[in-house]
Amino acid sequence: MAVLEARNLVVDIPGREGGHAFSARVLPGQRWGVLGPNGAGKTSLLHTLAGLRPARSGEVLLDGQSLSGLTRRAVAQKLAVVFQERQDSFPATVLETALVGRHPFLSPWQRESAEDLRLANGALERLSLSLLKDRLVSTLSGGERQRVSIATALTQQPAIWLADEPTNHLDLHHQVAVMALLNQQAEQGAAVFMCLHDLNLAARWCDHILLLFPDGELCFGPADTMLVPEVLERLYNQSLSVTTVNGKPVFVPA
Ligand SMILES: Nc1ncnc2c1ncn2[C@@H]1O[C@H](COP(=O)(O)OP(=O)(O)OP(=O)(O)O)[C@@H](O)[C@H]1O
Repeated sequence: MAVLEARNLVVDIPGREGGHAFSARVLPGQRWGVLGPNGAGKTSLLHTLAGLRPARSGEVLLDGQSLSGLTRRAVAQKLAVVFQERQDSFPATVLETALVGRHPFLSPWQRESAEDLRLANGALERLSLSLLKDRLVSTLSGGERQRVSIATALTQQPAIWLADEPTNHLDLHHQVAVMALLNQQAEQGAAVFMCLHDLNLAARWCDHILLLFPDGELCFGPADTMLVPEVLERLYNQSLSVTTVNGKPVFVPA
């Protein structure tokens, strides 16, 4: 288990003056959803929390230690990032790609162990990718590639998941399967922080919501206090109709 903390964090968005500070702790078992329109800064926030881009001010702490003082390897032993789109720089099979999730735990010349292989194969199985494990990732469909990204993160066994639109490219069945997987990870003590565009997935699967407005304004709290139609209409500049299914709000563009 691990705790990720943003302390007076101002994300550096090029061309945007000033910035609103974000201070919060993402705790084991929590499932955060970040919502906001295109360009609001969701990916930039996620990458700043991962230590992949410098903050304008403030800091990010992983288990109480500033990310800036930790090696990437130490960070990756606790925290996995699922990127929105990933360009693969060299040809690799699905299994080889999933095994990259074990690299933070291996020394530079150390080969993957039988246990590493077991974890990678288990992750591929969990994402229904076993039949594709010898295929080059470059030959996969968009949704299959997305599942490989998630399988790679799962192979990493992170205490903290930072996922940028994890359901990107996925059909309905796989969207639910991935959200159920992240939910299960949280139940087992991981902290999950994800950017989403689907309000209904957020309403069903997140317990904390962070709303990011185009000017950088932000607010966050328990999901039921954030998923308020009037606020979401202002967030997206879009009228919404709301109904309730199985006790959860369902939002439809009006
Ligand atoms: N390296 C960069 N150079 C210039 N502008 C950038 C850079 N990175 C991000 N931006 C700008 O910062 C803003 C926030 O981008 P970001 O990708 O974080 O938004 P987002 O909320 O994730 O959007 P989307 O919903 O479209 O994925 C955008 O206007 C983007 O064009």
